[in-house]
Amino acid sequence: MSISVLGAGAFGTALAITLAQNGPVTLWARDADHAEEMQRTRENSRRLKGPRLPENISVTAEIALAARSETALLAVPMQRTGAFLAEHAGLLQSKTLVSCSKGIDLQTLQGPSALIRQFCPDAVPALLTGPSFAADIARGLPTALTLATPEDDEALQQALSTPSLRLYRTTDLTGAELGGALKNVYAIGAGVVIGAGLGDSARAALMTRSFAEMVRFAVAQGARPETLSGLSGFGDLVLTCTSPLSRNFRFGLALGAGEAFDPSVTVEGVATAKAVSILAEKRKIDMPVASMIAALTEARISVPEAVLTLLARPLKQE
Ligand SMILES: NC(=O)C1=CN([C@@H]2O[C@H](COP(=O)(O)OP(=O)(O)OC[C@H]3O[C@@H](n4cnc5c(N)ncnc54)[C@H](OP(=O)(O)O)[C@@H]3O)[C@@H](O)[C@H]2O)C=CC1
Ligand SMILES: O=C(CO)COP(=O)(O)O
Repeated sequence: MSISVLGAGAFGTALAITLAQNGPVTLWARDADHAEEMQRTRENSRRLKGPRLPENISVTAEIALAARSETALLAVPMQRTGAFLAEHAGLLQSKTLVSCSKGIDLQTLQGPSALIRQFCPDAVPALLTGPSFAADIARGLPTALTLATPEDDEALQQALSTPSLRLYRTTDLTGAELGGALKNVYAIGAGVVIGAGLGDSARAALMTRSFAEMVRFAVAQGARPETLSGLSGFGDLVLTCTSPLSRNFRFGLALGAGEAFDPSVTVEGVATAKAVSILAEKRKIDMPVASMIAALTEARISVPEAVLTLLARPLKQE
């Protein structure tokens, strides 16, 4: 099975590096200078400094070249995915398109699988999601992810697993993508708690209530609850809410401490918090934590006000 990775950010590059253990990989970057530099230096110094690109990764800025493969992994940020698919739909039809992005598109309020179905109706949508930092995958550290496909696809699982990257299959695309989208929102919240000095007990409470919300929201959209208890839900929530390697967590840390954060860093949870709070209101799903995080990121509320509001909610059964 020939494989390309579309998007040469930290994650796309890391996936290309690990998949190169199985055979040749084409890595597409949107910027021709960036592609040429990576092809020559065998490093992605802009997005993933350090790890070496094996010789069987060929880097290109020619999308038509990258689109020759049967399977393409999409690793562009969520809020750019719709425009990317619209622009290149002609080349991507009839492929298996594996989205590696985590979030909900703010314009359409859809996740990556619905965007793939909208723009490339003849493609097979799939998702690769779960707890894994690009740097860990690129270094060959042990990682486990969820592969979600509409038909239980063992061949794809085999093709995308490597000696250090272990994939588990599911057919629950809704659950897999909503777990990955929502955990970024809650990681911002966990960062705020720690950045504001509210303590580890408060973070544990936030994570637990966030998990309850995540399950409630995803099940209301047709997800299976057990998917949310797996790698793409609980697993990624734990990783991202507790590690300073997470950009969403670090963004929250800065927000909680009242410090500035580099706007060029990809922080998927900000747009997704807004999308989730809009969807929750429309569909009447109780999502107090996500809605509070949306209000915080939009500076509609201060951290002390957010804490007071959450603590003042009526007492109820767990
Ligand atoms: N980093 C990680 O550890 C993980 C990331 N993910 C997910 O992967 C997705 C990508 O994240 P990540 O790789 O870390 O992000 P980065 O910020 O490292 O890179 C983003 C990449 O997307 C490219 N890009 C931006 N806009 C466009 C566009 N309009 N068209 C085409 N390409 C574009 C950028 O190009 P350029 O370099 O030219 O700006 C860059 O290569 C996110 O949804 C993230 O949640 C999932 C798991 C782990
Ligand atoms: O998705 C990730 C880990 O699974 C990466 O998280 P951040 O985007 O917060 O860095």
